[in-house]
Amino acid sequence: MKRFEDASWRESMRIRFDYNNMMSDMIGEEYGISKEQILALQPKIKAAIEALKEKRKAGKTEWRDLPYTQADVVKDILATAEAIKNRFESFVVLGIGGSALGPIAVHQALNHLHYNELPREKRNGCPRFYVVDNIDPERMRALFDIIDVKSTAFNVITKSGSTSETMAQFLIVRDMLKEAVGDEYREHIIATTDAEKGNLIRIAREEGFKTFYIPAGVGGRFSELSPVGLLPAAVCGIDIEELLAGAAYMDELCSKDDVFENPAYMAAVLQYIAMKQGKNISVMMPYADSLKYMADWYAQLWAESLGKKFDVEGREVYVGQTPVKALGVTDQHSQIQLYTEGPFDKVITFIKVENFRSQVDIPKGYEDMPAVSFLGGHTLGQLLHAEQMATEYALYKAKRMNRTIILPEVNAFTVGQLLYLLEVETAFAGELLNINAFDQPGVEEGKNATYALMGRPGYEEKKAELEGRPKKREEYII
Ligand SMILES: O=P(O)(O)OC[C@H]1O[C@](O)(CO)[C@@H](O)[C@@H]1O
Repeated sequence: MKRFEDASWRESMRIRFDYNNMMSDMIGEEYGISKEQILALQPKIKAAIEALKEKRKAGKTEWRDLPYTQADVVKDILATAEAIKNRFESFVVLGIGGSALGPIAVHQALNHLHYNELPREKRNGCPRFYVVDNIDPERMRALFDIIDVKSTAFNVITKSGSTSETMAQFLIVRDMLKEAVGDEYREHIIATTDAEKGNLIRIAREEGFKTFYIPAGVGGRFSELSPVGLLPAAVCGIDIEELLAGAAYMDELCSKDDVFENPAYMAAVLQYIAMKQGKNISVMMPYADSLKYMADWYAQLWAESLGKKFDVEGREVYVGQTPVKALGVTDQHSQIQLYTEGPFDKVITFIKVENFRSQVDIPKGYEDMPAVSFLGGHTLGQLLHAEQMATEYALYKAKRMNRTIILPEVNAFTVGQLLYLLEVETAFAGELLNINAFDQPGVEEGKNATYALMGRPGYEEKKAELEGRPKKREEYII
């Protein structure tokens, strides 16, 4: 029996959402949100709940059902991961955006913070793990300096099957592999992509790569709980069944229609009201190095989903909230000054971990110097908690909206909950804002311009358009 099958263990691992410091009875009428404001939104909330239910029923939000629909996929992933473990020294993800940020965040959360530096037996026999989420040539070359392609498996991940960055990475790797291992290169490449659309699936089928599919109703940034995230996680020894069980548990917690009992809905409603009050920035500040890259993953989720323009009776309206990544306590010493005394334009979301997996005692010393010796006898975890509480207090005192997501500890179950919570919050915020949270039209212009500049057939007109833009003036370059 797995531990997540035990109801009392699950309950003990429940993530909680503390929104005290968003509320006017805590930070003051002028600065916070009142219960009455939330109640006044009930018709809108009800409509948003119905809209999300409809979408789920119509299969448009398949990401919501990933915890339940992948029994066979999980089996396949576990078998594939085992084969990779037995054969390869390194495992490299090629991808960008939603095809990279989730695998990075989950790996950082659930594996040793210096995973790649550990000897293999301390990695439970798992391969070293890299994610190439950029196309910087120096970074690519640096990777090839430390891996041996002959003993490396590459997981090409692209939902659209056509992203230039990922396909360029793929072409480079395929060429190197062919050179190094000849026809066997096929056995080194696993493609994770849409089952029908895009170029990668065609290539994968023609060349006989092992493939995993991203369901149609799962967009890139909502895909971490699909094979996009599950295969890399399983290869690195993460319990993906527990991850999915955590997501299913959060789905249950987010199934209530009463916003006061539904953490994802409440989180979205508060952000919605905050946005209406000019809080255009959403800072995510985990107080745990293991969750540092959750803020990166969340940044894409929140920005691409909610940053939209639309038309209201011929007038353009712009919505969204700029996500900012921060890390406690590190950024207390770089950003907190701005958050406590700068403009009232932010909501700060702390992520607090109650129990750390490691404890480090601070030894006693310099008893004759009380300003130093007070630290001795505590643990680093206690210091971290005190600093989180102190920062929360400082923000509260400065009447700045802040909220805290509390994880009893960081494990696959709580990380599954966290991912799912933030996904539902984002989707619900999209409904409240009346926008499509699942597209990203604003990314297309840049993508098309890249195609044109790189000479992709069919983009000749775009190229002419680009060439027709005003020439840059030397006088403005100094
Ligand atoms: O998985 P794909 O299709 O390669 O897309 C990568 C990323 O590019 C975007 O389409 C645009 O940035 C993201 O939404 C997506 O996660």
